[in-house]
Amino acid sequence: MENTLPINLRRVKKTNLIINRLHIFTQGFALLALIYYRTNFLFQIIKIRDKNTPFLPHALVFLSELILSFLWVLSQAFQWNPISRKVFPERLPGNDKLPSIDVFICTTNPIKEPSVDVMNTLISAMALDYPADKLHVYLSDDGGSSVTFQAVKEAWKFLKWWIPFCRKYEVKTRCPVAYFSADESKDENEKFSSTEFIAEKKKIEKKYEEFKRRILKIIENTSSFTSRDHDPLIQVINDENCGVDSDKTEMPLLVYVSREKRPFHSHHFKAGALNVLLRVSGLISNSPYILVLDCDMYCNDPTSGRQAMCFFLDPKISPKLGFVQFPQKFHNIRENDIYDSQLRFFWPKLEGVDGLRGSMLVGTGFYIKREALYRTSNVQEDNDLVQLQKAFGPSYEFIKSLQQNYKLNASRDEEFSGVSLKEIRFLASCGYDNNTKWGKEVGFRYFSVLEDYFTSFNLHCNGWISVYLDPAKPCFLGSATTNLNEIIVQYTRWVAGLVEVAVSRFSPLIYGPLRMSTLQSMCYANSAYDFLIFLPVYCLAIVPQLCLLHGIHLYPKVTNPFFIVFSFLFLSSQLKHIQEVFSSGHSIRTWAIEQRIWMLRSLTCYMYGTLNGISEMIGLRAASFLPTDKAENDEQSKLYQMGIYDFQASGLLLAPLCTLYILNVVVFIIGVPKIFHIRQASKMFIQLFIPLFGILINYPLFEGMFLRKDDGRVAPSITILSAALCIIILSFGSLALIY
Ligand SMILES: O=c1ccn([C@@H]2O[C@H](COP(=O)(O)OP(=O)(O)O[C@H]3O[C@H](CO)[C@@H](O)[C@H](O)[C@H]3O)[C@@H](O)[C@H]2O)c(=O)[nH]1
Ligand SMILES: [Mn+2]
Repeated sequence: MENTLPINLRRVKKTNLIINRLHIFTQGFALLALIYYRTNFLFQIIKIRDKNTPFLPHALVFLSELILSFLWVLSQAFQWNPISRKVFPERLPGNDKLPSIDVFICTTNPIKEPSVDVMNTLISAMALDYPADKLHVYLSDDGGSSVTFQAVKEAWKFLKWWIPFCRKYEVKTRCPVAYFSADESKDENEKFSSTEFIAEKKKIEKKYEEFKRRILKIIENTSSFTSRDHDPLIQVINDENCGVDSDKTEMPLLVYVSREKRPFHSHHFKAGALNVLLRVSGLISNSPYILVLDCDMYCNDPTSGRQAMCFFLDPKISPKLGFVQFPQKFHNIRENDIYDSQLRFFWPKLEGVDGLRGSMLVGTGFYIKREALYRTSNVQEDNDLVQLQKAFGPSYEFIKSLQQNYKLNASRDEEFSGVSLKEIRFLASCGYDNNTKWGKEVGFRYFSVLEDYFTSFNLHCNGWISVYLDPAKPCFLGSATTNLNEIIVQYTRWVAGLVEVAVSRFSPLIYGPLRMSTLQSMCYANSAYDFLIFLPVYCLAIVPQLCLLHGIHLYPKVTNPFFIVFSFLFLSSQLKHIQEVFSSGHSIRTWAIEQRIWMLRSLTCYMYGTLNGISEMIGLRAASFLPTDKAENDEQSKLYQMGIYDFQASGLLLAPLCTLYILNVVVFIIGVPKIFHIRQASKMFIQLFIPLFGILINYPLFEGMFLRKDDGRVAPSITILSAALCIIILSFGSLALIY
C-alpha cells in the first residue's frame, strides 16, 4: 500500500493562473495600443517638423515606456503557470533507508553576526529531526575568529543537553532562542503538561542561559579580530576537545572549518567558502545531499530534511532534480513591514518559475544534490585522472570521493589520521581552486557576487530541474534587514551581481534560450535586466513634470480615445498588484508600502547597483560582499517596530529621493493654478496625476524632511542639498528638454 501513495503532490493554482493570463492578454493588448500611439505621434512630429512640439521629451517618455514594457513582458513568464506543492513525509521509507545529509552554515564576522545567534542557527541544524548518524554539520568561519571557534565548542556542550531533550519531548521548535521565547509548552500535546516536563524544561532553560553567558564571556575576553591572513583550521568537535564526559547521546557530526586566507588572494566570498565546505565534507562525510544555511537563518521546522526527501526519493523526478528550495521567511517582520524587508513581492515569483522547470536558488534554506554541483554523475575509476584533476584540483583523495563506492577516510569518533588531516587542509587552502573548474563549472559559481542566482542559472542550463516548497509552517526563519541604510546597501549588492550577469556573455537572453525553455530564461532575464528600471523611474519623475511647467503636454487629453489606454494600463497594473498583495494575505497598506519601496529601490539601489556592477566589470572597483549587520540596534528596531521610517541613512542614498520629491511638490504646486489659468486641464491631466501619485505614495518622505523633529528624520543638511539639486534640475533640465 505504502508504495502506491504519492509522497508529494503538485497542484496548479487555477484561480491565479486564470487571473494572470487574463491580465497578460488585456495588458499586452493595451501596451500594443500605447506603442502604436507613441510611434504614430513621433512620426507626425518628424514629418511636419512642428516647432512647438519638442521631440526629446516625447522620445524620452516613449523610451521609458518601452523599457517598462520590456520588463513587463519578461516578468509574465513568472505568471504563466503558478503551482504549489505538498509533501507527505510520513510516507517516506524508514530511517535506515534515508540518505545522509551534510549541512553547511556560513558565517564571517562575529561583530556583525553575533555569536549567540549564529550558534542558535548551528544548534537548530544539529537538532534536526533526522537520524543522527546521517547528519553532519559544517560551520564555515570566514573570519577565522577565535570567538567563533570557542563558541562552537560551547554549543557542543549545550547540545549534549538540548538534543536529548528535543528527542524525548519531540520538541517542534529546535532553535533554543525561539523555543524559549515562544513557549511551546502551550502546545496541546499532553507530554507538555507533565510536571516532569516542566522541571526538565526549566533545567534546560538554565543551561541555555549559562551557555549564553559563557559566550558573552568569551566575547569579552577574546578579541573579535577577523584575520585575512591565516592557515586553515579544521576541527571535528567532540567530547574530548570540549572537555566534557562522553555519554551515550547520539550526536550528529560537527565540524568547524576556517579556510586559509591570504591578503591579495581573491576568496570569492560566500561561494568560495561553500566550495571549501564541499571539498572538506567530501572527504569526511560525503553525503549525497546538502543543506545550505546562512548564519542568520535558523531551522524552524526540524522536519525540513524529510520534506525535501519527499522529492529526492520520488523516482519520477529524482534523477533530474538538482535542488529543493524553501522560501526565506523572517522572524522579525512586523505586521506593518515599512521597508518591505520580507520581499513579499518576490516569493510568489518562485511559485511561478516552479511551474516551468523549477525554482531559482535564493542562497539559503535549500537542499541540493552534491552531484548537481559536481556536474558529473558516476565518475568511474577509469576516467582520465589528468582530466579529473584539471576539473577538480590536484587532490587524488578528493577525486576518489567522487566515485560512488568511495569509502570514507575519517570516522566520526576518531580523529583524522595525520595523512587525511593534511589532505583536508590542502583542500581548504586558498590556492586550491586555481586553474581548476571550481567556481566555473564545479561547485558554487564565482562569476557574480550574487552566487545563488548565477549558480542556479548554471544548474538549470545544465538540465537540472528544481522544486519550490512553501509549507504552512516555515522550515527556516531568518532575521531580515529592517534598517534603511542596510536595506539599500544589501539590495544594491544584489543589483550589482545581476548587472554583472546581464551584460556578460552569460546574458540569460542569449545564453539561456539555447539551454533551457524560453519561459524559464525569461524569468532569469527579468531578474537580470531589472536594473534598467531606474532609467524610466528617473525619467517619469522628472520629464513630465518639467514639461508641465512649460505647458508641453506628453499624454493624450481626456477626450482622446488613447487616454483610456493610458488610464487602463495604470489602473490594471495597480489592480494586479493589489490582487497579488491580497492573495498573499496582506492589506491595502502593503500595496502602498510596496509602491513606495519600489520607487525607492529604483531610484537608489538600481542606479548605484548598476554603477557598481559596471565599475566592477571594467576593473574600476573591486568586487565586494559586505555582509549585512545582524546585530540589533535598539533605537532603529524600535522605530521599525512602531512603523516609523528611520531616515538616518547616508546622504548619497537619500539625496536622489529627496531631490525628486521636492521637485514633484514644487511642480505640482506651480502646475495646478497654471492649468486652470490656460484651460489646459484636460491635456495635462496625466501629467498632473503623475507627481500627485508620487507625492502621496511617498508622503513619509515629506514628513521626514519637513515635519519630524526626532533623530530619525532626514538630516536638514540633506534636505537643503536636495533643494539645491532640485533648483539645478529645474533650470538646466528645462533648457535641455526644450531646446
Ligand atoms: O565573504 C563572505 C561574505 C558572506 N558570507 C556569508 O554569507 C551569508 C549571507 O550574507 P548576508 O550578509 O546575510 O547577506 P544577505 O544579503 O542577507 O544574503 C542574501 O544574498 C546573498 C547573495 O548576495 C545570498 O548568498 C544569501 O543566501 C541571501 O540570503 C552569511 O551567512 C555570511 O556569513 C560568507 O560566508 N563569506
Ligand atoms: Mn542575510
